[in-house]
Amino acid sequence: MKVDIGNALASEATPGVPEGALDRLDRRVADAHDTIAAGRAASTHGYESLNLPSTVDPEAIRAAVAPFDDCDTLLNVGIGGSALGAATLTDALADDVEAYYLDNVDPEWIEDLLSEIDLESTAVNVVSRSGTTAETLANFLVVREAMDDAGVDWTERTWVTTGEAGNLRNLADQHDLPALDVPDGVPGRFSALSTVGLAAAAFADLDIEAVLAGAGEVADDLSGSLYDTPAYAYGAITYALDVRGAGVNAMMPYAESLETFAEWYAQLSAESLGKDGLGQTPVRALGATDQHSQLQLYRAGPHDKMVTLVRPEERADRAIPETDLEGLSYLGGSTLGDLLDAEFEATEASLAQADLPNVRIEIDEVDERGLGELLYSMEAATILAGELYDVDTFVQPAVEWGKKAARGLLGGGEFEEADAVDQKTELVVE
Ligand SMILES: O=P(O)(O)OC[C@H]1O[C@H](O)[C@H](O)[C@@H](O)[C@@H]1O
Repeated sequence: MKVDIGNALASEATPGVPEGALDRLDRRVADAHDTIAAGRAASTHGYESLNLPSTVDPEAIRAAVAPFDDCDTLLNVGIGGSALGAATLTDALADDVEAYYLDNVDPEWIEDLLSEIDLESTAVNVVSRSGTTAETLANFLVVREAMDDAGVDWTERTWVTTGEAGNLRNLADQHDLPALDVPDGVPGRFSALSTVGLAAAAFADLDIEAVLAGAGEVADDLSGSLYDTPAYAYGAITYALDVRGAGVNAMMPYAESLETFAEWYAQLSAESLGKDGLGQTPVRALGATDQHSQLQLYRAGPHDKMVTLVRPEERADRAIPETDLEGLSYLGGSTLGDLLDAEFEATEASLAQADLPNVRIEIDEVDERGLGELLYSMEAATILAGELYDVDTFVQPAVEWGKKAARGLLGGGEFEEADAVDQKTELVVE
């Protein structure tokens, strides 16, 4: 993976990072790298995520999904980190199976989905690190009932992916369901390269060893300088731009297959770094589509943002047919890939010309190796940024607050957070 931060320098952009400041920041990167390396060596919570390429057992994952190889549809029942990593992989690469991610409890959507798919040929992966997430457990109860109603034995069609203890673990034990362990020390949003992300990928026949190999190459190359480590260059530049006023980071892959990646990155960044009044606001965008909607704001709006442009260097292509239509002949003879690349470079130049900081990330290809490399790099970048901000990257107390409030409202226990709902100030206009 290559990261080009040239358009984020103060000579090119406002806000931008002076080269001298980057050199000084590099000394902090060296210290942060030492902290990260020590955390990995001691398998400390969170840092352990960066050890996954060598600790995860792909064989065990394959064995767990093997009983479901007569199914062509997957319902992944999980939310947040228990959905987005797997969805990034299967949305990008799965050809032969349909994978649906039940990561919301919108009843109309769930109802429609369950009535549309053939439950006879569907496997269900219930994923929850904690085993207590209300949305996931509620959705699973609904899926289970739908399977019963369709005359399908759900115990034959379900595996769970969860921590050592909790409701979901009990359920697996009670019904003798295959169960994959969520590894210790790996927070949900850092679990894409564990059983949590890879089981769906294995079900979809993706080469999970190649995903891990791509990630492992980055892991082996992490060094104490941002100038040698693309992942750290990205983490450091997002931090350095943020503290200079680029509080928004628009993640804009130029590949339809990477649309979910931007969603995954949004959780990774927001939950990891959004604390103590700090953190960038991640925005999800897609090239070239959003050139025709959001780009106006990026280029001509306030200089409170950076744009991250991501693309594969190689992709399958399709020729644009020749045409004698007046004004369109310039398109004939080139390809959709050429057009997309031209749009990528034009957007990059247009942002640079307007002094809006932007960063280019390139992977070789959107394949298993490339995705392993990209996901791991973004995790390392985020952990590095957490060190630079000096926040606790691996907790999410603000999210937990809302979870408790919702549970309290549903009668799931006494939570003082639920009382805040009654204290809402109203100023209703009808
Ligand atoms: O895997 P689970 O325990 O069900 O958690 C699912 C999600 O729940 C919360 O919203 C956390 O903030 C997320 O980080 C987590 O990914």
